[in-house]
Parts: sequence; structure tokens; C-alpha cells
Amino acid sequence: MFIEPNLSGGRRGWIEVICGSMFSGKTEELIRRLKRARIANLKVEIFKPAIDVRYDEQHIVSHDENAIQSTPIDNSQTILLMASDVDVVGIDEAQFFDDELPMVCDQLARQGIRVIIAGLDMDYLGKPFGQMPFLLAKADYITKLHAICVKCGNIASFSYRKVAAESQVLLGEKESYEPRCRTCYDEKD
Ligand SMILES: Nc1ncnc2c1ncn2[C@@H]1O[C@H](COP(=O)(O)OP(=O)(O)O)[C@@H](O)[C@H]1O
Ligand SMILES: Cc1cn([C@H]2C[C@H](O)[C@@H](COP(=O)(O)O)O2)c(=O)[nH]c1=O
Ligand SMILES: [Zn+2]
Repeated sequence: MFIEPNLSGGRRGWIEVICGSMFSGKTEELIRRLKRARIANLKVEIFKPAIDVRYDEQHIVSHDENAIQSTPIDNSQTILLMASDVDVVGIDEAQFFDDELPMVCDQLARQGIRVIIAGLDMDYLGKPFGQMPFLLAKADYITKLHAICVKCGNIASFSYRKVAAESQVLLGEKESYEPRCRTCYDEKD
């Protein structure tokens, strides 16, 4: 379990990244950390990419329907404009953001803001997804979560795509994806 290094004492910025496959609990962990920050009376702003409207336009929602209010944005630079006076910034589905996101997160941390990012480390092909490798390189703290392989019950690191679509971005849930361990992912059936 991640324990905050410094919840309320002074303004010291850093970057946390929560990564893993689909269904590994990234959104639940992000919501947990953000709710604890609010309990500590910190000012929190939460962002998600505007394209991700799977469950709700204004909320981040986990697969178990845990939810927290968020602002959908098209461009990562918007975060700099909207978060200048906050203590904590949360960002979900970071893999969908533009190339400026690592620089934006760096700048926020330099301003003394705690930045908590959740995103898929790998796409359905097992390739690094979007800006996630760069965010992982810049992170002060990394949490890699795992789902349960739906085929064998082992720990899953891969998001297996069940439908015939080749574009990297394909929004979806259980109808389109399932978490798998390396062995079951490689079986491809
Ligand atoms: N195969 C699975 N392995 C683990 N959790 C699963 C699985 N299928 C459904 N879940 C549910 O998904 C929840 C995690 O959802 P969420 O935080 O939205 O994950 P993520 O953001 O990583 O996709 C778990 O608490 C669990 O209830
Ligand atoms: C593997 C993979 C996933 N996606 C999409 C599918 C979902 O809409 C999100 C991931 O959501 P989660 O909170 O991590 O469950 O990303 C995609 O577009 N391309 C992929 O390769
Ligand atoms: Zn397996």
C-alpha cells in the first residue's frame, strides 16, 4: 500500500505514477489517494482526457463504480492554467494525453504540486502506451498494479483485446478486453 511521503507539511512537489493492465485497480487507487488528500484539507483538481466518456463525462469511474468528479480536457497544457493554486493534481487515463504531458507534470511538481497519474503502461500489443514511458521515467514514485488473469487466475500484466480492431485507441470494457498473464496472453485465443 502506498503511504504518502508528506501529506500536508509544506509545499513540496513530486510525481507519482500508478500503472498496470486494464482492471488492475489503477482508477480505484487514484481515487483512494485523492480522497485522502481531500481529507487532509488539500486543494485537489482532477483531470481526464475528453475522449474517455465510457462511464460518465464529468467523473472518473472505476470498473467497480467508485467515482470522483473530474474535468475532461483536450490538451494537457490546460492543466497548467487550471491548477496553479492547487496542492494536488490527479490525472486518469494518462496514455491518451498529448506529448506535452510529461513537461506539464514536471512543471507542476516544480511549482510544489503533488501530481498523481494513472494510466496503462502497455497497449493491447504489449507496446508502451503514449507518454506513459516518459512519465514513468520522470516519476518520483511508481506503483505497478496487477489484475487477475481471466484464463488461469495468475497475476495479469497484459490487456488482451478480444475484438478484431487494429487501431491503438479503442475505448472499451469487458466486451473488448480481458486481463491476462504473459502465458495466456501469448496463447492468443
Ligand atoms: N480480472 C480482474 N482482475 C482484477 N480486478 C477485476 C477483474 N475483473 C474485474 N475487476 C474489478 O475491477 C476493479 C478495478 O477497477 P479499476 O480501478 O477501474 O481498474 P483499472 O483502472 O486499472 O482498469 C477491481 O476492484 C475488481 O472489482
Ligand atoms: C489495452 C488498450 C486499452 N484501450 C482503452 C480501453 C479503455 O477505454 C482504456 C483503459 O481503461 P482502464 O481504466 O485502464 O481500464 O483504454 C485502448 O484504447 N487501447 C489499448 O490497446
Ligand atoms: Zn493466465
